[in-house]
Amino acid sequence: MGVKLGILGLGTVGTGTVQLLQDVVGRNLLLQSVEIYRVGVRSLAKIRDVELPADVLTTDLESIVNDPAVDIVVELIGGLEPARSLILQALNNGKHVVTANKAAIARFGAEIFTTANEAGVYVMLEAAVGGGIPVIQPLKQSLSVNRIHTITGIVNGTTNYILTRMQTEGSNFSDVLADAQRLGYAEADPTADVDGLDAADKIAILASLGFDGRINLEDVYCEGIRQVSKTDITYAEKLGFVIKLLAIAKQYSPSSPLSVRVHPTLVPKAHPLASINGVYNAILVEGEPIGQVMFFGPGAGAGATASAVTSDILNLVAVLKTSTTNPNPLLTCGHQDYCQIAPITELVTRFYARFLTKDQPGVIGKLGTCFGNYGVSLESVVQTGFQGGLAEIVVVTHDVREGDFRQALAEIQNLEAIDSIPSLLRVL
Ligand SMILES: NC(=O)C1=CN([C@@H]2O[C@H](COP(=O)(O)OP(=O)(O)OC[C@H]3O[C@@H](n4cnc5c(N)ncnc54)[C@H](OP(=O)(O)O)[C@@H]3O)[C@@H](O)[C@H]2O)C=CC1
Ligand SMILES: N[C@@H](CC=O)C(=O)O
Ligand code: NA
Repeated sequence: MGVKLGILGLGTVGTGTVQLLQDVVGRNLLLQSVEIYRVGVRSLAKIRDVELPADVLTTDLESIVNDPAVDIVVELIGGLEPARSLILQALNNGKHVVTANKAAIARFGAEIFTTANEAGVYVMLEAAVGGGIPVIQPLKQSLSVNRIHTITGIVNGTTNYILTRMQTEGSNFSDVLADAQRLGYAEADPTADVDGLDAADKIAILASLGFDGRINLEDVYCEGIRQVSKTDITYAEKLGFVIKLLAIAKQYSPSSPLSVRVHPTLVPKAHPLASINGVYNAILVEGEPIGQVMFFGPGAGAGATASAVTSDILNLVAVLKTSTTNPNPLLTCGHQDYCQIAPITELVTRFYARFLTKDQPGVIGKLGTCFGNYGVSLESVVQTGFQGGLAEIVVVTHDVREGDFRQALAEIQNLEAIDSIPSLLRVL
């Protein structure tokens, strides 16, 4: 008996998924029993890159999630609504759901997974984090016997692509963003990528799986890459770092709250994440007893993401073909409690800061005194250039509590010799 798919969305990922499913020779044999039964889109007039019988396409997405013949709904429209309502309707109708929608899962995961568990169906989301990289199922299954203490990822392809080209070609931010949009990497509204919100959604999902609890998205500290300048990329390079947008979830000790955050970070060139370039993503998982495992691969794009979507479809086809009354706990998400998240002021990290100061004798000494007042010790202080008659001083600290560092900065900002502090970045 064939398994009937109702696919919602035929954009970058939807098209990639249909292409993969229309070309099954040499792939897992189970895919041969999958039928693309209905596909929901916004516009029937649009020219598509795939051929589908005319009666398969519809603009009535509700008719798909309510159609008793549909076994699996594949949600690839993105955004919050109507995606949330369509997913819930499909689940309430007893259909399994595959989604690539990290924005909806990070915000409505509790409601969506509770509905799925009550209906006895599954929500699969491998494409939602790391695009084509298998990371959701490994965290739920292969790594779940470990005590995870840190997940550090480059999880947004668009920003990694932009930062890489800014670093290697000295390219301009907006030109590179336009290329990322053209290549299908960026979200419909690319501010979600650029401002770190997409990465925040993804680390919330990974942290929930790695640390076995729900994550309140509002507790995730988030900074994007808009303030990363060519000047900082050049300084970072000279100091032995590259700048990456990192998403980090870390538990410093078994009983302490989690630190979950997204921010541009100076990564030492020798670190495994430093060499992840372009649209590639990587997720470094550290736990006990396994040690370090790194997942690497294409984090966005039609084919790569379609691979993840289709792997979820495949899992569900296997479930439908062997259906038992008891749900498989390695496929469900059953968390009930929320993880406790520490405020960013409690973070202990190294910092990079760039100051523009008046060219006066003793400025570095004054900076050092202010830092010393709050227990901030300095790893390096460099004064290399001048900008518009102002001296440029770059400081890298040793590990410091973020709250103490911010207090020192507030005092420094009031120094007569200080013009401005154009950059402040954390260092891995
Ligand atoms: N692009 C990527 O590399 C990746 C994307 N994702 C996620 O996958 C999902 C899809 O992304 P992507 O394919 O890039 O998005 P696109 O914008 O390329 O495609 C969206 C599709 O959904 C349809 N659609 C959107 N809203 C509606 C609506 N209200 N009613 C009917 N149809 C609608 C559009 O119809 P029409 O074609 O008629 O306009 C289009 O076919 C998102 O959740 C995204 O975050 C995840 C990993 C990687
Ligand atoms: N816009 C996202 C797409 C994949 O999730 C990205 O750039 O990573
Ligand atoms: Na993935």
